[in-house]
Amino acid sequence: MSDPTLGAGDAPAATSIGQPTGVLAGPSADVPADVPWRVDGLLAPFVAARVLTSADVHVARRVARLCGEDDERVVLAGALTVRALRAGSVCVELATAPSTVVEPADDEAVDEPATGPTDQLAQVLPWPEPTAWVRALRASPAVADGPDGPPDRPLRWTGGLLYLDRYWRDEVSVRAQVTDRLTPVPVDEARLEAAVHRLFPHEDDERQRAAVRAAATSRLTVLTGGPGTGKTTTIARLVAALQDVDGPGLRVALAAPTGKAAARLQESVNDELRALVHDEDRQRTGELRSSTVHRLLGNRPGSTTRFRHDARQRLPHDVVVVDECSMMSLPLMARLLEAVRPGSRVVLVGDPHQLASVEAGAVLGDLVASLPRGVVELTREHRFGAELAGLAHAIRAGNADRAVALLRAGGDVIEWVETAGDVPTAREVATLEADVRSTGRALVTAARAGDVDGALEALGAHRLLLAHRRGPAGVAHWSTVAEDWVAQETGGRSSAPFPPGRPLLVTSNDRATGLYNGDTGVVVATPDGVAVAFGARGASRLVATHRLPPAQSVHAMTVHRGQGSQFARVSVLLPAATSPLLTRELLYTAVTRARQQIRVIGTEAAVRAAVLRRVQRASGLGRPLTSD
Ligand SMILES: Nc1ncnc2c1ncn2[C@@H]1O[C@H](COP(=O)(O)OP(=O)(O)OP(=O)(O)O)[C@@H](O)[C@H]1O
Repeated sequence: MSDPTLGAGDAPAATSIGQPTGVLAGPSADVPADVPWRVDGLLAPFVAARVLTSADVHVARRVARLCGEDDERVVLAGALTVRALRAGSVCVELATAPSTVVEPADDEAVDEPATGPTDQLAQVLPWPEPTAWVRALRASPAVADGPDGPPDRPLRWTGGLLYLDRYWRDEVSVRAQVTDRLTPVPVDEARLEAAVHRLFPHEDDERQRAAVRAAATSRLTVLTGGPGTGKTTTIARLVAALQDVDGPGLRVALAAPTGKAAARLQESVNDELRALVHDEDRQRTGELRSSTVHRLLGNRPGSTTRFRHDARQRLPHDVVVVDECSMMSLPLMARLLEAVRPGSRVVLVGDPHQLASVEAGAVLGDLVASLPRGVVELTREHRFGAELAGLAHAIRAGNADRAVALLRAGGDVIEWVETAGDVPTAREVATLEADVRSTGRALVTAARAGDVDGALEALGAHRLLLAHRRGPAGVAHWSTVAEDWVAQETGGRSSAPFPPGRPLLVTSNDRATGLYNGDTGVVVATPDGVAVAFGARGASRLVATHRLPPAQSVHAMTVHRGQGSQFARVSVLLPAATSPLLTRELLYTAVTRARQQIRVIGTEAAVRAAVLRRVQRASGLGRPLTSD
């Protein structure tokens, strides 16, 4: 029988770390996600309106039944909570549910839009009367009422929010760990100041110096900043400073939520460490290794929620630095903080303005919003030109007028193809087509000639990003269009499995080759047949096609997929203004993937909608924390 608490064990996991679709695993695995006719009663219209899937309902019904609950209003609230997890929220705010749940919960739902205008949907659905609904929840045997409610119920009602209990406990855990870490660490101030000024000698580096001071004097520091603001450089130099102030011999762990991000972190931190000016700093820090957070915590076979290192068996490290924390889910952050020794330092690094984890929680953003101190934001862009930085800033600030003005002004760096309708015409995508054709030609020409560096440079020269996977503004459609353009340009489509010049996206992590989900490469001709080139100009490597982990052609990708990568030029093709995927975070992430030039294709309404619509992720963590 299933564990009705959906809590401590690994099964049935309402959702689980590392499995974005895990919400639907376990109890609902036998039920297709989309069979509305199997749901009746109060919940049927919610399924018909695509607010809930029948899998959401099935999980909620099953949990309620195990607790002896048959009130459909409680089942509805439970199903909305399961649905909220699919949409990245850790809980549901019941009072606002009728206006917030009209947003489809995921990409699947929006790729096939609901039949009617979503704002009208909320009004026609049979929402329970709010006061009676809350009363029913608080009295339910399936619901723990308040923070002191029974510990063995699957749902928890607190502060107007309804959680699956395990997520509430994860939030409580993160909150407690963070609060405990707010007490300052005593250090030799003079020594710290000397290290800080030695490592960051320039006047303009004050924010980076502040970050090192914060990391040295507290047990939790959050370091934020957009791309190229010096986060990685700061990580390297703060490790050097800590080795000086508290070392040598401090045990330092570097980690990131994905394999690809971890590999990139290791490479760039070590590059920065090798570039340290002073011999003693280089000697004290040596080479650092980095791993995924899962690996750092010690994966246990068959479990994605429990690790070898936890509150009983903590990590041995004195300093734990985690990069790309915007991609950390709430459960993973809870497990990480529980596993770090209370006296050790934690440094969380990332860009909270980017799209958050596909799993539940936006912990980095919540911490930035709630921490009374210990958050340092780096703002000086070292890699970006002023135009791109200005556009990214306007988007981040939610200034739609400014974003539109900057796009409209255009120039060498910014191009806006302002389309007349939601679906661009052939004329409107003419500059995109020219770009895809010319980079495709360069890619194929270099790849056929066995010019690995040339092919990799062409691979990173331009990337088409989209919000959706399917539909008229989706990756599937535009990949085909782009592939056709390239085929026309390069003598037709090849039937070979690995034609030179084909760009590939690796879709799973693979220890044997050291390739990670999200890595991109290109097929190149070599004297020994074809192989796939990965890396960058001057730092490439070839992988034989028979050793390649699962991969697919990549002529276009979702903005989510593009996270963690940058390209010389980026084209982002926006969906209709009404698409719920069109958010500030999405547009900011897309624009900041570009190093030199950005092209935005879409209507003014779509640009404005994107800048003004923020990703809404319900959680209790964003509320202010105090150190007392
Ligand atoms: N204080 C500094 N003075 C001069 N150059 C710097 C400074 N800090 C960082 N840089 C340089 O700026 C560039 C970007 O820095 P870095 O890679 O650390 O940024 P980042 O925020 O980690 O970027 P991303 O998010 O893209 O990884 C690098 O070339 C780095 O050497």
